[in-house]
Amino acid sequence: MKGIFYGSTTGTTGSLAGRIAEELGIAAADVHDVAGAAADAVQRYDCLLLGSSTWGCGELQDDWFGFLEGLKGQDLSGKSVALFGCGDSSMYPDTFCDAVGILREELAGTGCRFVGAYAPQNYSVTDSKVCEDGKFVGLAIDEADSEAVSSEHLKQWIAVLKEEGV
Ligand SMILES: Cc1cc2nc3c(=O)[nH]c(=O)nc-3n(C[C@H](O)[C@H](O)[C@H](O)COP(=O)(O)O)c2cc1C
Repeated sequence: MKGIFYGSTTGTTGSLAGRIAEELGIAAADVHDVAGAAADAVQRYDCLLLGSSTWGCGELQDDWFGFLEGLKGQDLSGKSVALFGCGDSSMYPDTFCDAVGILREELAGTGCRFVGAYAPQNYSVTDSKVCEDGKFVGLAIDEADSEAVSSEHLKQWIAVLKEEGV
């Protein structure tokens, strides 16, 4: 069973969470805003899709700070974790979607299995924390992109998840 947990200040990552839920057939009841969720709610799921936009200069979205502390205390062994987020590569090229990479780093000790790393086309970003070994560690949607381009990225990422058994 899959659950989505996201943090979003102006609604962009919230909308993306809804689109991901649609693509993967996840019910609205399994899409959680971390602002109002308890960390142990993740134990209902064997696959977690975690989303954060990036704020400040390469920081997690505000609501993630408290939720992440709780999440790090959970045993996530045996669970698959896919990461996603929204950012702005034209204004913040060096910290583009850093929050996605921060979640990856912070959850490394929880025993989970990360899925959904992919090599997006048409991105010149290389320095951000979302980049690792020539790939993005999760879906990174650029608010400067057109709807068509972001839909293409979403489709590519969903295909990778499906190949990985999500
Ligand atoms: C003050 C400010 C700081 C930001 N910092 C970053 C950043 O470091 N990296 C990035 O990729 N985007 C950054 N952004 C862009 C937001 O991540 C982007 O607007 C995102 O779509 C917001 O998503 P949300 O509505 O789900 O919170 C910043 C935006 C603002 C207004």
